[in-house]
Amino acid sequence: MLDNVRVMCTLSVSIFISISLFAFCLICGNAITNTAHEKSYACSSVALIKLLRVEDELIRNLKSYVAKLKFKHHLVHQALSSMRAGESQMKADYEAYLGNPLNSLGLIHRLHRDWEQLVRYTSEVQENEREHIKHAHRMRMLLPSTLDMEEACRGIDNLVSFYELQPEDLADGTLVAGDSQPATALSPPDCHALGNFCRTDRNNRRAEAWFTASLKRYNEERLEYSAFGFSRQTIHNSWGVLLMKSQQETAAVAHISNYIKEQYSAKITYKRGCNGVFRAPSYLHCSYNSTTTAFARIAPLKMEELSHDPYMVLFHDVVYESEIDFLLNATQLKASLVGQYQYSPVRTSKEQHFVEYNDTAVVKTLHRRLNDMTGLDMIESDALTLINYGMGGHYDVHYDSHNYSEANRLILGDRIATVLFYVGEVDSGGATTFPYINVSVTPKKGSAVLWYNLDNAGQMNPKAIHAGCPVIVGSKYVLTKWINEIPQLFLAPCVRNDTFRLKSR
Ligand SMILES: O=C(O)CCC(=O)C(=O)O
Ligand SMILES: [Fe+2]
Repeated sequence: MLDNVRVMCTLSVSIFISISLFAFCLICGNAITNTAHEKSYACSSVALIKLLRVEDELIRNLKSYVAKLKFKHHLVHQALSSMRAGESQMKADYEAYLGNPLNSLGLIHRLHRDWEQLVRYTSEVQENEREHIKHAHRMRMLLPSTLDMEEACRGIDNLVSFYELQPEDLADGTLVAGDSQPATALSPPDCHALGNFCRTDRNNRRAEAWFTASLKRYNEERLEYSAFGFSRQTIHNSWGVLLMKSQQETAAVAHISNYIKEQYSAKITYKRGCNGVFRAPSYLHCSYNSTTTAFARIAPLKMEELSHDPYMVLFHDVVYESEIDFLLNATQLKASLVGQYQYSPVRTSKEQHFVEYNDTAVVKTLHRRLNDMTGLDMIESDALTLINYGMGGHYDVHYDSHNYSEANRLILGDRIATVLFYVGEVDSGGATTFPYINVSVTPKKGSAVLWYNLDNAGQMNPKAIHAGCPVIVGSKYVLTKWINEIPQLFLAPCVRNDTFRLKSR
Protein backbone atom coordinates (compact mmCIF):
# COMPACT_ATOMS: atom_id res chain seq x y z
CA MET A 1 0.00 0.00 0.00
CA LEU A 2 2.76 2.34 1.02
CA ASP A 3 4.54 1.50 -2.23
CA ASN A 4 1.43 2.34 -4.20
CA VAL A 5 1.21 5.69 -2.50
CA ARG A 6 4.87 6.24 -3.21
CA VAL A 7 4.51 5.48 -6.93
CA MET A 8 1.45 7.73 -7.19
CA CYS A 9 3.31 10.50 -5.40
CA THR A 10 6.27 10.06 -7.73
CA LEU A 11 3.90 10.16 -10.66
CA SER A 12 2.10 13.27 -9.45
CA VAL A 13 5.41 14.98 -8.78
CA SER A 14 6.71 13.95 -12.18
CA ILE A 15 3.53 15.19 -13.90
CA PHE A 16 3.84 18.47 -12.02
CA ILE A 17 7.51 18.76 -12.95
CA SER A 18 6.70 17.84 -16.57
CA ILE A 19 4.22 20.69 -16.82
CA SER A 20 6.58 23.07 -15.06
CA LEU A 21 9.43 22.13 -17.39
CA PHE A 22 7.09 22.50 -20.33
CA ALA A 23 6.28 26.04 -19.23
CA PHE A 24 9.97 26.61 -18.46
CA CYS A 25 10.85 25.69 -22.10
CA LEU A 26 8.51 28.39 -23.24
CA ILE A 27 9.92 30.97 -20.85
CA CYS A 28 13.49 30.16 -21.85
CA GLY A 29 12.60 30.18 -25.48
CA ASN A 30 10.88 33.46 -25.10
CA ALA A 31 13.92 35.07 -23.58
CA ILE A 32 16.38 33.48 -25.96
CA THR A 33 14.56 34.93 -28.93
CA ASN A 34 14.32 38.38 -27.41
CA THR A 35 16.36 39.94 -30.14
CA ALA A 36 15.59 37.31 -32.75
CA HIS A 37 12.44 39.00 -33.89
CA GLU A 38 12.13 42.60 -34.79
CA LYS A 39 8.35 42.78 -34.67
CA SER A 40 6.61 44.59 -31.89
CA TYR A 41 3.37 43.19 -30.56
CA ALA A 42 2.44 45.96 -28.20
CA CYS A 43 2.29 48.74 -30.80
CA SER A 44 -0.32 47.36 -33.19
CA SER A 45 -3.68 45.70 -32.75
CA VAL A 46 -3.13 43.61 -35.91
CA ALA A 47 -0.01 42.14 -34.31
CA LEU A 48 -1.95 41.53 -31.10
CA ILE A 49 -4.53 39.49 -33.01
CA LYS A 50 -1.69 37.32 -34.29
CA LEU A 51 -0.59 36.88 -30.72
CA LEU A 52 -4.04 35.63 -29.74
CA ARG A 53 -3.70 32.95 -32.43
CA VAL A 54 -0.32 32.01 -31.04
CA GLU A 55 -1.93 31.61 -27.63
CA ASP A 56 -4.73 29.48 -29.10
CA GLU A 57 -2.16 27.16 -30.59
CA LEU A 58 -0.18 26.99 -27.35
CA ILE A 59 -3.31 26.15 -25.38
CA ARG A 60 -4.26 23.43 -27.86
CA ASN A 61 -0.78 21.98 -27.63
CA LEU A 62 -0.72 22.10 -23.83
CA LYS A 63 -4.18 20.51 -23.61
CA SER A 64 -3.05 17.56 -25.73
CA TYR A 65 0.08 17.28 -23.61
CA VAL A 66 -1.96 17.22 -20.41
CA ALA A 67 -4.25 14.59 -21.97
CA LYS A 68 -1.18 12.40 -22.60
CA LEU A 69 -0.08 12.87 -19.00
CA LYS A 70 -3.56 12.00 -17.75
CA PHE A 71 -3.52 8.84 -19.83
CA LYS A 72 -0.19 7.97 -18.25
CA HIS A 73 -1.69 8.59 -14.82
CA HIS A 74 -4.64 6.35 -15.65
CA LEU A 75 -2.41 3.60 -16.96
CA VAL A 76 -0.28 3.56 -13.81
CA HIS A 77 -3.43 3.50 -11.69
CA GLN A 78 -4.59 0.46 -13.60
CA ALA A 79 -1.25 -1.26 -13.24
CA LEU A 80 -1.29 -0.62 -9.49
CA SER A 81 -4.79 -2.01 -9.04
CA SER A 82 -4.05 -5.20 -10.94
CA MET A 83 -0.75 -5.66 -9.15
CA ARG A 84 -2.39 -6.39 -5.84
CA ALA A 85 -5.54 -8.01 -7.20
CA GLY A 86 -5.43 -10.75 -4.59
CA GLU A 87 -4.57 -8.40 -1.74
CA SER A 88 -7.43 -9.35 0.58
CA GLN A 89 -6.65 -13.04 0.21
CA MET A 90 -2.99 -12.34 0.83
CA LYS A 91 -3.60 -10.26 3.94
CA ALA A 92 -5.89 -12.90 5.43
CA ASP A 93 -3.09 -15.44 5.50
CA TYR A 94 0.35 -14.59 4.10
CA GLU A 95 1.67 -18.09 4.41
CA ALA A 96 -1.27 -19.73 2.69
CA TYR A 97 -1.10 -17.11 -0.03
CA LEU A 98 2.57 -17.73 -0.71
CA GLY A 99 2.04 -21.45 -0.35
CA ASN A 100 0.46 -21.26 -3.76
CA PRO A 101 3.46 -21.33 -6.17
CA LEU A 102 1.55 -19.24 -8.72
CA ASN A 103 1.22 -16.42 -6.18
CA SER A 104 4.92 -16.68 -5.35
CA LEU A 105 5.88 -16.60 -9.01
CA GLY A 106 3.62 -13.58 -9.51
CA LEU A 107 5.23 -11.76 -6.57
CA ILE A 108 8.75 -12.43 -7.80
CA HIS A 109 7.91 -11.48 -11.35
CA ARG A 110 6.22 -8.26 -10.27
CA LEU A 111 9.16 -7.17 -8.20
CA HIS A 112 11.73 -8.40 -10.70
CA ARG A 113 10.30 -6.74 -13.75
CA ASP A 114 7.08 -4.80 -13.33
CA TRP A 115 8.32 -2.31 -10.74
CA GLU A 116 11.33 -1.40 -12.79
CA GLN A 117 9.17 -0.94 -15.87
CA LEU A 118 6.73 1.13 -13.88
CA VAL A 119 9.38 3.44 -12.50
CA ARG A 120 10.89 3.82 -15.97
CA TYR A 121 7.50 4.51 -17.51
CA THR A 122 6.55 7.10 -14.86
CA SER A 123 9.82 8.99 -14.96
CA GLU A 124 10.61 8.95 -18.69
CA VAL A 125 9.18 11.41 -21.19
CA GLN A 126 7.32 9.30 -23.76
CA GLU A 127 7.71 9.96 -27.49
CA ASN A 128 4.12 11.20 -27.79
CA GLU A 129 4.74 13.67 -24.93
CA ARG A 130 8.03 14.81 -26.40
CA GLU A 131 6.35 15.89 -29.61
CA HIS A 132 4.34 18.51 -27.68
CA ILE A 133 7.42 19.79 -25.90
CA LYS A 134 9.19 20.13 -29.24
CA HIS A 135 6.23 21.98 -30.68
CA ALA A 136 6.24 24.39 -27.72
CA HIS A 137 9.96 24.92 -28.37
CA ARG A 138 9.31 25.79 -31.99
CA MET A 139 6.55 28.21 -31.03
CA ARG A 140 8.90 30.23 -28.85
CA MET A 141 9.96 32.22 -31.91
CA LEU A 142 6.55 33.81 -31.86
CA LEU A 143 6.44 34.84 -28.23
CA PRO A 144 6.67 38.47 -27.15
CA SER A 145 10.07 39.73 -26.03
CA THR A 146 11.14 41.72 -22.98
CA LEU A 147 10.89 44.78 -25.22
CA ASP A 148 7.26 43.94 -26.04
CA MET A 149 6.54 43.63 -22.35
CA GLU A 150 8.19 46.97 -21.69
CA GLU A 151 6.16 48.63 -24.42
CA ALA A 152 2.94 47.14 -23.07
CA CYS A 153 3.74 48.40 -19.55
CA ARG A 154 4.63 51.81 -20.94
CA GLY A 155 1.26 51.90 -22.73
CA ILE A 156 -0.60 51.27 -19.46
CA ASP A 157 1.63 53.67 -17.58
CA ASN A 158 0.91 56.41 -20.13
CA LEU A 159 -2.81 55.85 -19.60
CA VAL A 160 -2.41 56.05 -15.85
CA SER A 161 -0.48 59.31 -15.96
CA PHE A 162 -2.47 60.98 -18.79
CA TYR A 163 -5.95 60.26 -17.41
CA GLU A 164 -4.80 60.36 -13.80
CA LEU A 165 -6.06 56.85 -13.13
CA GLN A 166 -5.35 54.88 -9.98
CA PRO A 167 -3.42 51.59 -10.34
CA GLU A 168 -5.87 50.11 -7.84
CA ASP A 169 -8.85 50.86 -10.14
CA LEU A 170 -7.02 49.61 -13.18
CA ALA A 171 -6.13 46.43 -11.36
CA ASP A 172 -9.88 45.92 -10.83
CA GLY A 173 -10.43 46.43 -14.55
CA THR A 174 -11.91 49.94 -14.32
CA LEU A 175 -10.49 51.84 -17.26
CA VAL A 176 -12.97 54.72 -17.25
CA ALA A 177 -14.09 56.41 -14.01
CA GLY A 178 -17.62 55.42 -13.06
CA ASP A 179 -17.57 52.33 -15.27
CA SER A 180 -20.04 50.07 -13.52
CA GLN A 181 -19.02 46.89 -15.28
CA PRO A 182 -15.30 46.44 -15.22
CA ALA A 183 -14.29 43.95 -17.86
CA THR A 184 -10.91 42.47 -17.14
CA ALA A 185 -9.06 42.58 -13.87
CA LEU A 186 -5.27 42.43 -13.79
CA SER A 187 -3.59 39.44 -12.20
CA PRO A 188 -1.10 39.81 -9.31
CA PRO A 189 1.83 39.01 -11.66
CA ASP A 190 0.53 41.70 -14.10
CA CYS A 191 0.45 44.28 -11.30
CA HIS A 192 3.91 43.18 -10.18
CA ALA A 193 5.29 43.58 -13.73
CA LEU A 194 3.79 47.08 -13.91
CA GLY A 195 5.35 47.87 -10.53
CA ASN A 196 8.74 46.76 -11.75
CA PHE A 197 8.34 48.83 -14.90
CA CYS A 198 7.55 51.96 -12.85
CA ARG A 199 10.48 51.21 -10.55
CA THR A 200 12.87 51.04 -13.51
CA ASP A 201 11.25 54.18 -14.87
CA ARG A 202 11.97 55.81 -11.50
CA ASN A 203 8.35 56.43 -10.65
CA ASN A 204 8.49 55.06 -7.13
CA ARG A 205 5.09 56.23 -5.95
CA ARG A 206 3.32 54.47 -8.80
CA ALA A 207 5.53 51.39 -8.42
CA GLU A 208 4.46 51.09 -4.78
CA ALA A 209 0.81 51.43 -5.78
CA TRP A 210 1.24 48.53 -8.21
CA PHE A 211 3.03 46.38 -5.63
CA THR A 212 0.21 47.08 -3.17
CA ALA A 213 -2.36 46.06 -5.78
CA SER A 214 -0.38 42.92 -6.54
CA LEU A 215 -0.15 41.89 -2.88
CA LYS A 216 -3.81 42.61 -2.29
CA ARG A 217 -4.83 40.28 -5.10
CA TYR A 218 -2.35 37.53 -4.38
CA ASN A 219 -4.16 34.32 -3.69
CA GLU A 220 -2.32 31.45 -2.03
CA GLU A 221 -4.78 29.00 -3.52
CA ARG A 222 -3.56 29.72 -7.01
CA LEU A 223 -0.87 27.09 -6.82
CA GLU A 224 0.39 27.84 -10.30
CA TYR A 225 1.77 31.21 -9.12
CA SER A 226 4.31 29.70 -6.78
CA ALA A 227 4.92 26.78 -9.15
CA PHE A 228 6.02 29.28 -11.78
CA GLY A 229 8.25 31.18 -9.37
CA PHE A 230 5.88 33.94 -8.29
CA SER A 231 5.07 34.38 -4.62
CA ARG A 232 4.29 37.09 -2.09
CA GLN A 233 8.02 37.21 -1.42
CA THR A 234 8.66 38.04 -5.10
CA ILE A 235 6.53 41.17 -4.70
CA HIS A 236 8.12 42.08 -1.36
CA ASN A 237 11.60 41.65 -2.83
CA SER A 238 10.85 44.03 -5.70
CA TRP A 239 9.40 46.52 -3.26
CA GLY A 240 12.39 46.18 -0.96
CA VAL A 241 14.81 46.78 -3.83
CA LEU A 242 12.91 49.95 -4.70
CA LEU A 243 13.19 51.21 -1.12
CA MET A 244 16.83 50.22 -0.93
CA LYS A 245 17.56 52.19 -4.10
CA SER A 246 15.90 55.26 -2.67
CA GLN A 247 17.99 54.92 0.50
CA GLN A 248 15.08 53.88 2.73
CA GLU A 249 17.01 50.96 4.18
CA THR A 250 14.93 50.50 7.34
CA ALA A 251 11.68 50.28 5.40
CA ALA A 252 13.36 47.98 2.87
CA VAL A 253 14.37 45.48 5.54
CA ALA A 254 10.71 44.83 6.33
CA HIS A 255 10.16 43.62 2.78
CA ILE A 256 13.31 41.98 1.67
CA SER A 257 14.23 38.32 2.12
CA ASN A 258 17.61 37.45 3.59
CA TYR A 259 18.75 36.30 0.18
CA ILE A 260 18.20 39.69 -1.46
CA LYS A 261 19.47 41.51 1.65
CA GLU A 262 22.77 39.70 1.27
CA GLN A 263 22.98 40.63 -2.40
CA TYR A 264 22.47 44.28 -1.57
CA SER A 265 24.84 44.61 1.30
CA ALA A 266 27.39 42.71 -0.80
CA LYS A 267 26.93 45.31 -3.51
CA ILE A 268 28.31 48.01 -1.29
CA THR A 269 31.51 46.11 -0.50
CA TYR A 270 31.79 44.94 -4.11
CA LYS A 271 32.99 48.37 -5.21
CA ARG A 272 35.79 48.29 -2.65
CA GLY A 273 36.92 44.92 -3.97
CA CYS A 274 36.92 46.18 -7.55
CA ASN A 275 39.13 49.06 -6.47
CA GLY A 276 41.71 46.62 -5.08
CA VAL A 277 41.23 47.53 -1.40
CA PHE A 278 41.23 43.94 -0.06
CA ARG A 279 44.42 42.39 1.35
CA ALA A 280 45.11 38.69 1.75
CA PRO A 281 45.32 37.34 5.34
CA SER A 282 48.67 35.78 6.31
CA TYR A 283 47.46 32.28 7.33
CA LEU A 284 46.94 31.32 3.70
CA HIS A 285 49.75 29.56 1.92
CA CYS A 286 50.93 28.24 -1.45
CA SER A 287 51.64 24.62 -2.31
CA TYR A 288 52.00 22.09 -5.10
CA ASN A 289 48.90 19.96 -5.38
CA SER A 290 49.94 16.42 -6.21
CA THR A 291 47.24 14.48 -4.43
CA THR A 292 43.85 15.04 -6.04
CA THR A 293 44.41 12.56 -8.89
CA ALA A 294 47.10 10.14 -10.02
CA PHE A 295 48.01 12.51 -12.85
CA ALA A 296 48.55 15.39 -10.39
CA ARG A 297 51.28 13.24 -8.83
CA ILE A 298 53.41 13.45 -11.96
CA ALA A 299 52.31 16.95 -12.92
CA PRO A 300 51.60 18.85 -9.67
CA LEU A 301 49.54 22.02 -9.87
CA LYS A 302 50.70 25.35 -8.42
CA MET A 303 48.08 26.30 -5.90
CA GLU A 304 47.62 29.44 -3.80
CA GLU A 305 45.00 29.49 -1.06
CA LEU A 306 42.73 32.50 -1.08
CA SER A 307 40.16 31.64 1.53
CA HIS A 308 39.08 28.83 3.85
CA ASP A 309 35.38 29.69 3.99
CA PRO A 310 34.36 29.18 1.26
CA TYR A 311 37.38 27.13 0.35
CA MET A 312 39.01 28.97 -2.53
CA VAL A 313 42.29 28.48 -4.34
CA LEU A 314 44.04 30.12 -7.23
CA PHE A 315 45.85 27.79 -9.66
CA HIS A 316 48.77 29.29 -11.52
CA ASP A 317 49.79 28.32 -15.09
CA VAL A 318 47.03 25.80 -15.34
CA VAL A 319 45.88 26.50 -18.87
CA TYR A 320 48.32 26.56 -21.78
CA GLU A 321 48.93 29.02 -24.59
CA SER A 322 47.81 26.52 -27.27
CA GLU A 323 44.55 25.88 -25.38
CA ILE A 324 43.98 29.59 -24.99
CA ASP A 325 44.52 30.08 -28.74
CA PHE A 326 41.93 27.42 -29.43
CA LEU A 327 39.41 29.00 -27.07
CA LEU A 328 39.92 32.51 -28.35
CA ASN A 329 39.31 31.33 -31.88
CA ALA A 330 35.74 30.64 -30.81
CA THR A 331 33.60 32.72 -33.08
CA GLN A 332 30.11 32.04 -31.87
CA LEU A 333 29.85 34.36 -28.92
CA LYS A 334 26.25 35.19 -28.01
CA ALA A 335 24.87 37.66 -25.45
CA SER A 336 24.90 36.23 -21.92
CA LEU A 337 21.61 35.66 -20.11
CA VAL A 338 20.75 35.55 -16.41
CA GLY A 339 18.02 34.28 -14.11
CA GLN A 340 15.14 32.94 -16.11
CA TYR A 341 17.26 33.29 -19.21
CA GLN A 342 16.72 37.00 -19.59
CA TYR A 343 18.97 39.63 -21.05
CA SER A 344 19.85 41.92 -18.22
CA PRO A 345 22.06 44.89 -17.37
CA VAL A 346 23.20 42.75 -14.43
CA ARG A 347 25.38 40.81 -16.84
CA THR A 348 26.91 42.53 -19.85
CA SER A 349 29.02 40.06 -21.73
CA LYS A 350 29.00 37.59 -24.58
CA GLU A 351 29.62 33.89 -24.29
CA GLN A 352 30.03 30.61 -26.07
CA HIS A 353 29.16 27.19 -24.71
CA PHE A 354 31.35 24.21 -25.47
CA VAL A 355 28.32 22.02 -25.23
CA GLU A 356 29.61 18.53 -25.43
CA TYR A 357 31.65 17.10 -22.63
CA ASN A 358 34.06 15.76 -25.24
CA ASP A 359 33.53 18.52 -27.77
CA THR A 360 37.12 18.62 -29.06
CA ALA A 361 40.53 17.43 -27.89
CA VAL A 362 41.09 20.71 -26.04
CA VAL A 363 37.73 20.61 -24.26
CA LYS A 364 38.35 16.99 -23.33
CA THR A 365 41.80 17.86 -21.92
CA LEU A 366 40.40 20.79 -19.99
CA HIS A 367 37.77 18.56 -18.42
CA ARG A 368 40.48 16.14 -17.37
CA ARG A 369 42.47 19.03 -15.91
CA LEU A 370 39.39 20.21 -14.04
CA ASN A 371 39.24 16.78 -12.48
CA ASP A 372 42.94 17.03 -11.51
CA MET A 373 42.31 20.44 -9.95
CA THR A 374 39.18 19.60 -8.01
CA GLY A 375 38.98 15.84 -7.69
CA LEU A 376 35.37 16.25 -8.83
CA ASP A 377 33.52 14.62 -11.69
CA MET A 378 32.58 17.02 -14.51
CA ILE A 379 29.77 14.90 -15.89
CA GLU A 380 26.30 16.52 -15.78
CA SER A 381 27.79 19.95 -15.11
CA ASP A 382 26.98 23.01 -17.18
CA ALA A 383 28.94 23.24 -20.42
CA LEU A 384 32.31 24.98 -20.30
CA THR A 385 31.43 28.57 -21.06
CA LEU A 386 33.75 31.14 -22.57
CA ILE A 387 32.72 34.61 -21.46
CA ASN A 388 33.96 37.79 -23.06
CA TYR A 389 33.42 41.20 -21.48
CA GLY A 390 33.94 44.34 -23.51
CA MET A 391 34.12 47.97 -22.42
CA GLY A 392 32.54 48.37 -18.98
CA GLY A 393 31.45 44.73 -19.19
CA HIS A 394 30.68 43.24 -15.80
CA TYR A 395 28.70 40.63 -13.91
CA ASP A 396 26.89 42.11 -10.93
CA VAL A 397 27.03 40.43 -7.48
CA HIS A 398 25.41 37.02 -7.64
CA TYR A 399 25.54 33.45 -6.41
CA ASP A 400 26.41 30.67 -8.80
CA SER A 401 24.30 28.26 -6.76
CA HIS A 402 20.66 28.13 -7.76
CA ASN A 403 18.93 27.89 -4.40
CA TYR A 404 16.49 25.40 -5.95
CA SER A 405 13.53 24.02 -4.08
CA GLU A 406 14.30 20.62 -2.57
CA ALA A 407 12.31 18.76 -5.28
CA ASN A 408 14.04 20.52 -8.17
CA ARG A 409 17.42 20.19 -6.55
CA LEU A 410 17.09 16.41 -6.34
CA ILE A 411 16.52 16.27 -10.08
CA LEU A 412 18.71 19.06 -11.38
CA GLY A 413 21.50 19.30 -8.79
CA ASP A 414 22.96 22.56 -7.56
CA ARG A 415 26.38 23.98 -8.44
CA ILE A 416 28.71 22.72 -5.75
CA ALA A 417 31.74 24.64 -7.00
CA THR A 418 32.93 26.94 -9.76
CA VAL A 419 36.21 27.05 -11.63
CA LEU A 420 36.99 30.25 -13.51
CA PHE A 421 39.95 30.13 -15.90
CA TYR A 422 41.41 33.46 -16.93
CA VAL A 423 42.27 33.12 -20.59
CA GLY A 424 43.18 36.72 -21.25
CA GLU A 425 44.85 39.59 -19.45
CA VAL A 426 42.82 42.72 -18.71
CA ASP A 427 44.71 46.01 -18.77
CA SER A 428 42.64 47.55 -16.01
CA GLY A 429 39.59 46.52 -13.94
CA GLY A 430 37.77 43.23 -14.43
CA ALA A 431 38.74 41.51 -11.15
CA THR A 432 36.55 38.78 -9.75
CA THR A 433 35.60 39.96 -6.30
CA PHE A 434 34.05 38.23 -3.27
CA PRO A 435 32.77 41.08 -1.11
CA TYR A 436 31.86 39.01 1.98
CA ILE A 437 35.29 37.52 2.42
CA ASN A 438 37.36 40.44 1.17
CA VAL A 439 38.92 38.53 -1.70
CA SER A 440 39.61 40.02 -5.12
CA VAL A 441 41.24 38.03 -7.89
CA THR A 442 43.01 39.93 -10.65
CA PRO A 443 42.71 38.13 -14.00
CA LYS A 444 46.08 36.67 -14.95
CA LYS A 445 46.29 34.78 -18.21
CA GLY A 446 46.70 31.03 -17.59
CA SER A 447 45.47 31.04 -13.99
CA ALA A 448 42.20 29.75 -12.60
CA VAL A 449 40.26 30.26 -9.41
CA LEU A 450 38.25 27.50 -7.75
CA TRP A 451 35.71 28.06 -5.01
CA TYR A 452 32.87 26.13 -3.37
CA ASN A 453 29.37 27.56 -3.60
CA LEU A 454 27.92 25.02 -1.18
CA ASP A 455 29.24 24.43 2.31
CA ASN A 456 30.28 21.05 3.67
CA ALA A 457 26.71 20.20 4.63
CA GLY A 458 25.59 20.91 1.08
CA GLN A 459 23.89 24.21 1.96
CA MET A 460 24.37 27.35 -0.09
CA ASN A 461 27.26 29.34 1.39
CA PRO A 462 26.22 33.01 1.52
CA LYS A 463 29.90 34.00 1.61
CA ALA A 464 30.35 32.69 -1.93
CA ILE A 465 28.60 35.73 -3.36
CA HIS A 466 30.81 37.33 -6.01
CA ALA A 467 30.94 39.62 -9.00
CA GLY A 468 32.94 40.31 -12.15
CA CYS A 469 34.07 43.95 -11.80
CA PRO A 470 33.58 46.27 -14.76
CA VAL A 471 36.42 46.16 -17.27
CA ILE A 472 38.09 49.57 -17.49
CA VAL A 473 40.60 49.00 -20.27
CA GLY A 474 40.94 45.90 -22.42
CA SER A 475 38.81 42.88 -23.12
CA LYS A 476 38.33 40.20 -20.49
CA TYR A 477 38.01 36.49 -21.35
CA VAL A 478 37.13 33.87 -18.75
CA LEU A 479 36.23 30.23 -19.15
CA THR A 480 33.73 29.11 -16.54
CA LYS A 481 32.89 25.65 -15.29
CA TRP A 482 29.95 25.47 -12.91
CA ILE A 483 30.23 22.03 -11.30
CA ASN A 484 27.10 20.04 -10.54
CA GLU A 485 26.80 18.36 -7.15
CA ILE A 486 25.00 15.19 -8.28
CA PRO A 487 27.97 13.12 -9.53
CA GLN A 488 30.03 14.16 -6.47
CA LEU A 489 27.91 12.06 -4.13
CA PHE A 490 30.83 9.81 -3.19
CA LEU A 491 33.67 12.15 -4.20
CA ALA A 492 32.73 15.03 -1.91
CA PRO A 493 30.13 13.66 0.48
CA CYS A 494 28.39 16.09 2.81
CA VAL A 495 29.97 16.33 6.23
CA ARG A 496 28.65 18.16 9.23
CA ASN A 497 31.87 19.62 10.59
CA ASP A 498 34.17 22.49 9.85
CA THR A 499 36.82 20.77 7.79
CA PHE A 500 36.87 22.29 4.37
CA ARG A 501 36.65 20.24 1.26
CA LEU A 502 40.06 19.77 -0.36
CA LYS A 503 41.78 19.56 3.02
CA SER A 504 39.42 16.85 4.18
CA ARG A 505 40.49 14.62 1.35
O1 LIG B 1 33.93 37.20 -14.86
C1 LIG B 1 34.09 37.04 -13.66
O2 LIG B 1 35.06 37.49 -13.07
C2 LIG B 1 33.04 36.32 -12.89
C3 LIG B 1 32.24 35.37 -13.71
C4 LIG B 1 31.25 34.65 -12.91
O3 LIG B 1 31.00 34.94 -11.79
C5 LIG B 1 30.51 33.52 -13.48
O4 LIG B 1 30.70 33.22 -14.65
O5 LIG B 1 29.70 32.90 -12.75
FE1 LIG C 1 29.56 33.57 -10.92
